[in-house]
Amino acid sequence: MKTDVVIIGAGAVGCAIARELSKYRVKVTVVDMRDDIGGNASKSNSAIIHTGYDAKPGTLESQLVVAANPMYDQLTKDLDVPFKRIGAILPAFNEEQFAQLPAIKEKAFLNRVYDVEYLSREELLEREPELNPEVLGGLYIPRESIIDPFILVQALAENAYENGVNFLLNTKVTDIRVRDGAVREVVTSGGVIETDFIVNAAALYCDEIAAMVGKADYKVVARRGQFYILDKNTSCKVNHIVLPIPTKITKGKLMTPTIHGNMLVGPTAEDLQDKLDASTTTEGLESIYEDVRKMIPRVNVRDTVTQYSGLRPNRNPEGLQVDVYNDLKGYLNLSGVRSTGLTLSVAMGKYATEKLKEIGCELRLKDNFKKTRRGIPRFHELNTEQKEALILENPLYGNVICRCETITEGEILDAIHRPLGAKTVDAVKRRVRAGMGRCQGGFCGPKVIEILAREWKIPVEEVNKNLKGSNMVVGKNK
Ligand SMILES: O=P(O)(O)OC[C@H](O)CO
Repeated sequence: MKTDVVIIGAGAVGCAIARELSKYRVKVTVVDMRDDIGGNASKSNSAIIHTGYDAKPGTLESQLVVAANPMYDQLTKDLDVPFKRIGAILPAFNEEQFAQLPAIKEKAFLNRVYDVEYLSREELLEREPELNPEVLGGLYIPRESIIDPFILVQALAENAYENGVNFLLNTKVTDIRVRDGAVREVVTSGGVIETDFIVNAAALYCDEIAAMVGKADYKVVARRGQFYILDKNTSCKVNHIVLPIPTKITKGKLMTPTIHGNMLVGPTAEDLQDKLDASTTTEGLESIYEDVRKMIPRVNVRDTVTQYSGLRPNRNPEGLQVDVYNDLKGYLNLSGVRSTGLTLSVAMGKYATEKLKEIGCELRLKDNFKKTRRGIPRFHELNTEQKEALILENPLYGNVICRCETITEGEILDAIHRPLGAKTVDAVKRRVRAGMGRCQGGFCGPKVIEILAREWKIPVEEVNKNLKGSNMVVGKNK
């Protein structure tokens, strides 16, 4: 197979670069070892679109996060991605914390985040009645926002696909062949791809890809972040992203509404050697509760519907870098894309495209780029008239499969059959939220398995939860 550009990694960053390149007359192939787009760090994060208020001023990370944030207003409309600008508050509960607020505001200013404001104790309590009443005052960061991270990645990928990008999932890169100082071939578990350009957007694994071309002068350590998701009906809710005072290492353990109305609490920041250890631990979860209840005393983790953990790729030495090399033609290396990766992905799409042009990739704009994408109708968000019309058009929208989230068979079939459609139970969940509710798939799980088996024409025993070998049905017991 021959292509012009291979992007390694179908996370938010890889998909955003693919979408940007799909505006040009160039053949692009995205390769990922997972079974689904956004199957790793992009699916297990805090689902926040940051402003960059706490970035290190003057860095590429600061530049890209600050540039990306305003792009989301139009982009989420064009691609039908749930997004809300709810703002963040950063309260101080003692004199020591209070004394740090001016420096945080100054840092935000240096990052060109000019709209951070001071809020008095009264203003904070009015905005967030659940705040610890010992609060002394704090900051308001109006453009911190929440998003559906799964749909963002799907939307970028689907739109790239519609504009001609080729996706190879379940495909592991095993080697890169270099000849005469230029990249020539990507060797994968699915065959060899001839290419002129390679973008390494492999996140947690970008150091391993870089080692294949002899450019691994850094290491990636998995920084685990554990989270609780609380029930939509939990009695203690917040209206903003409630942030602690950030440290040099982390923005800290926060509490925020999700775009779908749950409460999200976390994350921890634990550096691990194992890039696969996305487990949750009693210790980690307890530390979240201990820290967050100092800000929100009534936070009720007994209302947890699920816990999860994500692994952010933490570069050592640290810092986001985009590297090109005089002695290696055609190779663009992205490293240090950490927890701000979801936010900055769309700005990275543009930045990486410019870098590709600089290293000789000829990019001529297409005249038929389609910039919008039709999302899956969210049945439960429609009014009665719209619901009736949809059911009339397709009666499967009248068959509710997931009762907790009111997700219909029509939506599940759309998730399965659209481009880059769902092949596993978790992939259905990430597209339409079947199984995301209070019962966590206890009711709809078997039905989703049956639908997947029926639509993909495979036995139910072959339907996986996520990765190969994670089948949930092993056979009949009678
Ligand atoms: O600990 P940080 O700074 O990587 O931030 C994690 C937060 O969840 C940010 O999305």
